[in-house]
Amino acid sequence: MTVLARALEVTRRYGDVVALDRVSLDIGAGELVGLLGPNGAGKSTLLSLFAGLRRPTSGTIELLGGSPLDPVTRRGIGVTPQETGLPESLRVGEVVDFVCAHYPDPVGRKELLGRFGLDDLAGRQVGGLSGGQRRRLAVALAFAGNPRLVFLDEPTTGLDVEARHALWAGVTAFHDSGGTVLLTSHYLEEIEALAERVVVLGHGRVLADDTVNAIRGLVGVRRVSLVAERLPELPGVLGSERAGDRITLVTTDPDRLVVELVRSGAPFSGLEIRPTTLEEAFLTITGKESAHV
Ligand SMILES: Nc1ncnc2c1ncn2[C@@H]1O[C@H](COP(=O)(O)OP(=O)(O)OP(=O)(O)O)[C@@H](O)[C@H]1O
Repeated sequence: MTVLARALEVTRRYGDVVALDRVSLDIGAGELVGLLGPNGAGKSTLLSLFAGLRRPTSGTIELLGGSPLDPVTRRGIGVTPQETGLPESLRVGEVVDFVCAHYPDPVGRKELLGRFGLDDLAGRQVGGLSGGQRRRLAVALAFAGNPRLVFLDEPTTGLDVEARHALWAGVTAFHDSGGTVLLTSHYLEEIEALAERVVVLGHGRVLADDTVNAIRGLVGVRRVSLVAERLPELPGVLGSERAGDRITLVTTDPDRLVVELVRSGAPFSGLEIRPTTLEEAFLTITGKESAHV
């Protein structure tokens, strides 16, 4: 695997605050990686180091085989920070042209706006855009230079569902054509929808780095839900909830639970077994970490 971005034993301090604590991480060509973590975990700091906007206190950052501090190397990446200021008086199409002019092989205005569902806004002044429209434009601009690697810090914060999906479509199309993405998000739904690999950060350290499914599997509980009036005592039930006539049982061994349920002869219907969500896994991983500290 070609590594496009690498952090090696990277520590970053702000005065007494240790934002990143010996983080090592490789982003391979063609990956779409989600960076998850509670507020203050160090996600934005890590992205800013990869993008050459800050330097590590110790350790090394490599970007596209060079240094992120080299402007020529940085031309191969696209970045959308958490907040972006765009010139209010320019029209959307002009902003796109202006950004494209900085790159040797840019995506054309029409294509870029089309990819992110922004075609109708080309003639509008930036100052007149809604917050969500500005955000979509800021994210689209990260792709303007035909980058090999894109860093997106909370790309869809503040967007409604439709705008979020339009943006996901643009990111997915980039990834499908071989592009590499590292994105942070507070929406677990977004990470589940887009990313194949998830890196969980907590207190500046990598707590987990695996596929979405494996991270989910770290929490080995399943939810067995069914419609029944009453249930007998069943083995391995960690907890239960009732909503109307539907009962949800939380268990580590759903197979045994269902076998025992059928054996008991208790009438039931509408059996559903579902894995834990990424959200449940995430809370467990980061919860364990806070318990240590
Ligand atoms: N410029 C700064 N000066 C001082 N401390 C900072 C600075 N930037 C970040 N920090 C601190 O570093 C730690 C990591 O912050 P960072 O913004 O990287 O976290 P994050 O995971 O991106 O958080 P969020 O999800 O809230 O955006 C936090 O404790 C934060 O307060």
